[in-house]
Amino acid sequence: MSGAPGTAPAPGPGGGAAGERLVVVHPDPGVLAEAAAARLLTRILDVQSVRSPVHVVLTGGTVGIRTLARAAASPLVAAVDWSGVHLWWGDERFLPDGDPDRNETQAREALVDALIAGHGLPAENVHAMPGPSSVGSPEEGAEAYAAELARFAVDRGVPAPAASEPGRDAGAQEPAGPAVPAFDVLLLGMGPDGHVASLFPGHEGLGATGVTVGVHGSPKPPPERVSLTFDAIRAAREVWVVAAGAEKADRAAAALGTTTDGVPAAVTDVPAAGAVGRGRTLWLLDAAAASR
Ligand SMILES: O=C(O)[C@H](O)[C@@H](O)[C@H](O)[C@H](O)COP(=O)(O)O
Repeated sequence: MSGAPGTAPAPGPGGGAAGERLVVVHPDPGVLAEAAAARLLTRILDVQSVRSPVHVVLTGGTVGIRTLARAAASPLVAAVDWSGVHLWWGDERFLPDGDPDRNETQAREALVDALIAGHGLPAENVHAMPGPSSVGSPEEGAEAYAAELARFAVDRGVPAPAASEPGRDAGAQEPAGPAVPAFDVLLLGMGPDGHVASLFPGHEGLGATGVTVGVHGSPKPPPERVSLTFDAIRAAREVWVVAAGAEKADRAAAALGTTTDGVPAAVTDVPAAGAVGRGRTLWLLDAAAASR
């Protein structure tokens, strides 16, 4: 898997087709973060040439935060019209506002505060997941975040026929897509166990319905978290998984590979296998994470 980028059809939800999957390998974590930052800023610029606003989902974790720090140092940061960008999170550790272990706090320090102070990012475009400073439980946090996401949901799939249409029961509901914005880029780190966001292998959050879930008993501290669900993640136009280090190699290979029967890895075992974008899924790895 190391060397030149490779493409493969991405396994879609339930085995159906999704956008292409591209694997890019960089020599080390520093280059990976630098390149992911350049890619992120370029993607925002590209999207801004065709539509506005742009919705970006940030991730916690070492590589994710390092990527944001590299973005802050890039000259391209000044080229983006940040007034037309909304920032979201894929997951959050259920800790008080300002706690240094919150993904939000780390992202603000690495990039977001500088964008607000010096590059015109409106503070109200930063959609942090609620914690114990404002809600009583991860479930309440998840519910509040789902409501915030719904305010910006524009792509609900096929519009429902009028209630007066022949053969249609008045008041009947048409199935709609997940009530989330059409995320232009959704960044995810991956844990050594294959988790993405706060969706852990074998954990109950994996099967959650709706767009957000309150998580208890997370194997990665802290135990309480709020996370997007797979339905919300898979609504993204592009999903980018960023991972570095030899300890990620086994799960990266499992998520990207198939069994001897050609069946994609089970999401319950390797949640990262279920992180698929509608248009494209990009795996950005360093050589160590790609070594298997
Ligand atoms: O809150 C978190 O911890 C995350 O958002 C989590 O999903 C993280 O991205 C991965 O665990 C990878 O983290 P590392 O890059 O530090 O291994």
